[in-house]
Amino acid sequence: MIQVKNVSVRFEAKDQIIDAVKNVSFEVNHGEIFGIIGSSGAGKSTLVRTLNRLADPSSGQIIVGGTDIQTLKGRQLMAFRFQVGMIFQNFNLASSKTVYENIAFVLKAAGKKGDAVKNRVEELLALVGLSDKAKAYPAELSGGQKQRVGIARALANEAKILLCDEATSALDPTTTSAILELLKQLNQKFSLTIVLITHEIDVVKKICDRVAVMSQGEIVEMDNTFNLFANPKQQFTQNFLNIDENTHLPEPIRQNVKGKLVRLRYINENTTQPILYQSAYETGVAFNILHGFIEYFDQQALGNLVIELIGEPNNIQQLIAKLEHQSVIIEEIK
Ligand SMILES: Nc1ncnc2c1ncn2[C@@H]1O[C@H](COP(=O)(O)OP(=O)(O)OP(=O)(O)O)[C@@H](O)[C@H]1O
Repeated sequence: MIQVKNVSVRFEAKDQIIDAVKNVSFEVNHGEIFGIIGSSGAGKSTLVRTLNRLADPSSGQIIVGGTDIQTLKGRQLMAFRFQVGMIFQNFNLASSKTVYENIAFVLKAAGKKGDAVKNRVEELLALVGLSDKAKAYPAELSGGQKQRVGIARALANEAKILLCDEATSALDPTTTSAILELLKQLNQKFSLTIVLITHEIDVVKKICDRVAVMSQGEIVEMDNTFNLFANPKQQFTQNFLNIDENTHLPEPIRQNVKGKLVRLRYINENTTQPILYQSAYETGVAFNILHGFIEYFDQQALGNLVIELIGEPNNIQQLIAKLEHQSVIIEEIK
């Protein structure tokens, strides 16, 4: 659906050159929810803005639905922009227009008139759960409701792709979940392709199929969401995703640990089997669970445990070997 090939974006301002995006390549499949995550200034917004020609690459190529989008001009470019909707952190609604008018505006811009506009606005409002807010002004809406209007407006002209620029960053956790749920529904119902940029780890965990991690203009790692969290390869990703933060032990507890302290990361079938108990039993090692949880990504499970192992060093080594044999990732905590 989207092919980004060796794209760079350079800003030249006065005596300063900023390479906001550096030689980035990736593909987004039809119907996929693709996340781009990274800290502030990583180049996410700049990159995503090149996908609908809000920004032009300094070099490289972007192909959407088989068309090199740099070649588009005039009417073709306008038609392309209707195909690629975008939503923003600050919603970008016209404050002097009602909800109805905000959505009708983009339909009229695409040449729709009369009942076609009315019917489509009503359809879109029902789709985003705002049928009762047609006459309200943006100032009368909650953040979540404003973003629903943003989504309706972005999809108004039958967009095939939705770009989300920090679309939930201004919302509280409950509203964020509701908006993500809506995006997932739209993705499934219309095979809508979604490219989502965010600095929020929970957002990618909740809805992205695949994720690219961006740092200083470059994609440092890209994988499906489960693999990225289960086994991040790059140090930057490990630090950014803060993988171990959730199983961080308070210092006094840690100091009281007499045995060997290890962190286990295990996936899927291992989360439903008593593999730790079994291996400990077979090797005569006792274990003491100090921290742990299992996270679910769609159908896949990722377990995290911090345990103290108590026993003879040889037996502990045997236990570790047994667990590793069953694909458990084990890391000693010093
Ligand atoms: N129009 C511009 N002119 C000059 N520099 C720019 C411009 N737009 C962005 N930049 C610079 O490019 C770099 C990447 O910015 P960008 O907004 O793409 O990052 P980001 O990852 O989206 O961060 P944030 O989440 O804070 O928006 C930054 O150093 C920024 O200052």
